[in-house]
Amino acid sequence: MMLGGGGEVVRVQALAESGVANVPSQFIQPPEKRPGPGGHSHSPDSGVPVVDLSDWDGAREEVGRACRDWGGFQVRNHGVCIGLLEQMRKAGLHFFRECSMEEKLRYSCDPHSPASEGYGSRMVVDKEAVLDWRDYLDHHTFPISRRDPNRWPQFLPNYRELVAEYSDEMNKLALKLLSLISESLGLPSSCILDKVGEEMYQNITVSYYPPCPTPDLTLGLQPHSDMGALTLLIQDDVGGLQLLHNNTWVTVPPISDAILVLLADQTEIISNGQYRSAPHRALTNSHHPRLSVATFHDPSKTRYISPAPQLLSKDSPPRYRELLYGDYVSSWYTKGPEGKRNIDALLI
Ligand SMILES: O=C(O)CCC(=O)C(=O)O
Ligand SMILES: [Fe+2]
Repeated sequence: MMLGGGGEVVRVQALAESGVANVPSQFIQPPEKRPGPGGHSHSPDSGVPVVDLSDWDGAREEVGRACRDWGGFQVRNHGVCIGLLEQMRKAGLHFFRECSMEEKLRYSCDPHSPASEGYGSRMVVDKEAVLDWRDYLDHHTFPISRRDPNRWPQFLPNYRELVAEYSDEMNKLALKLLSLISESLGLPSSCILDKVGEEMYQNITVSYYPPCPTPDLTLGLQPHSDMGALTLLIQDDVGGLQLLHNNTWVTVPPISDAILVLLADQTEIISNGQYRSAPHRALTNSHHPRLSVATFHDPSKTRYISPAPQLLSKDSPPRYRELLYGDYVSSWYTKGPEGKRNIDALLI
């Protein structure tokens, strides 16, 4: 089956539920990107660092190591109520599983405007593009002036309050983590935030990956690193998110009370490359739908980002050119995340 090009939106869940045995060709990855058989196994000793935040001093060193080696780590005892994580996962699942298509479409994002808020699926912009096996529901949550709860579904009586509370809690945790990451670089705790700007932008994306009949040939989400400063992600117990570590894709083991922290590109730049943003991708599987909730923390588009001056010296010159964050976002949407590291274009 071939889908047409030119602005068509394919709802992956509807496609999956129609019972297709072979997925449309646009979802088939080129051979070098296919996960292949056996790409799905994961064990609790995957090596992805887990940091206990109840011991702040001990955490600093572990965080430094994790940021250098992995660009990401899971945190426990992070101060966010576990019940809130559970409620957010349940609500996300409810939207995709219990709401009719008609209801979901009431909250559709504008397919012609990148990063518009709402219910979306990757658009077929040209016939060559490979599509992700994923639908999503995106919310704009910070600064507060961007919150427009009228665009947040009302399928559960408390959904809007839930999103607002989840957003506030993730914002608080992101601020704490940016301090800890600054300290782990030997910098004053406010250093990264000073660069990113007090007025961080936050978006929450609930991703739904329906079962896929050809998980060896398809990806839920293609390899990319996130473009902003810091991502906080929770997932259900299905598993499928992978981090690239020493050229090997490693599955992040689902831990129900943990939050995964992913360094994004701007933090790599601010650290002058001492820390790396984490390349990641999402697999599909043929049996279980999977849900994740990613909360992105980004600089304002008017912000200039460059390596922290405290990390520069004669022996350690800047490795990245200064950039206007808004320009970086535009180039990300034009070129797409397709496997290459957009950040490499800024290397000196
Ligand atoms: O679903 C996941 O686990 C990953 C989501 C993600 O990487 C993203 O939305 O940028
Ligand atoms: Fe991501």
